[in-house]
Amino acid sequence: MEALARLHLTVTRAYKVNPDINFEIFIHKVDGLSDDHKIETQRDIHQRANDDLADAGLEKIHLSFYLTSIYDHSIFEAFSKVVQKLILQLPTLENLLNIFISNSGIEKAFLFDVVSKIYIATDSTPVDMQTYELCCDMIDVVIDISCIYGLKEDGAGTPYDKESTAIIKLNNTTVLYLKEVTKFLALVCFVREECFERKGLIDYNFHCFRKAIHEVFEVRMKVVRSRKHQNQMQKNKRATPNGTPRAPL
Ligand SMILES: Nc1nc2c(ncn2[C@@H]2O[C@H](COP(=O)(O)OP(=O)(O)OP(=O)(O)O)[C@@H](O)[C@H]2O)c(=O)[nH]1
Repeated sequence: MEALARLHLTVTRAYKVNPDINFEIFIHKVDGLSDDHKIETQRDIHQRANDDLADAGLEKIHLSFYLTSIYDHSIFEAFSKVVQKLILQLPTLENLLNIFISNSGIEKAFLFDVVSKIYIATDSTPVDMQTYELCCDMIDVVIDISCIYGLKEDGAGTPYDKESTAIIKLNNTTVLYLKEVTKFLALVCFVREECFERKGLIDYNFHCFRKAIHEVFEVRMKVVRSRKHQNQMQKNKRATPNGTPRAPL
């Protein structure tokens, strides 16, 4: 009850400061509960939190809930969903992943931030936790092997670069395929063994996909640069002819 009261106080105060704020609530340590109990607990907390907001006349506030535990990857999955809400290009990325997998005979594909292991986008088929965990494990293996055997003797180089790629065949006729997309992003796919025989097609489609992803982020960088340029122009306008600002900027 104390936690609910604190949540209510935090939400109402934050809403007063910024009515556009997103509320993402993590319910931790759920590993002690059975699956049914987890859902029931989440529903109960959600209901009570919403009732408290309704009593305060703030029913328009939307709360999102996530169940987490340190004993699995739920916290990373939850953070992935939170981060995805902040990515304006998400529909474009999803669309590109859908086109890529449907033309390459791929079961599932994730676009990962390699350092945090948060997936910033996936195709529109449902995500299951085991698949996500396997992808995280694969990234760990690739980076660990690269750190141990991939760097130069003096430690120069990076464990993840343009050449980074890995294929892991599982004992259930599935192949995990990892490829570098950008300095920070990797594509991890699940492919059936028989479809992986057409690796040439997958690689060609990946080449087109990678190019498209670069274009998406290039447009964003252009927008950021032009905003910076506009801000600079405005600052310059406020300066005197010899360039000394009239007032502290
Ligand atoms: N079963 C379980 N135990 C956890 C989990 N996360 C943390 N713990 C354990 O809970 C104990 C206290 O950790 P936390 O609650 O994270 O620590 P804290 O943030 O300082 O605690 P408070 O601020 O008092 O809530 C430690 O022994 C952790 O190992 C979890 O997801 N599941």
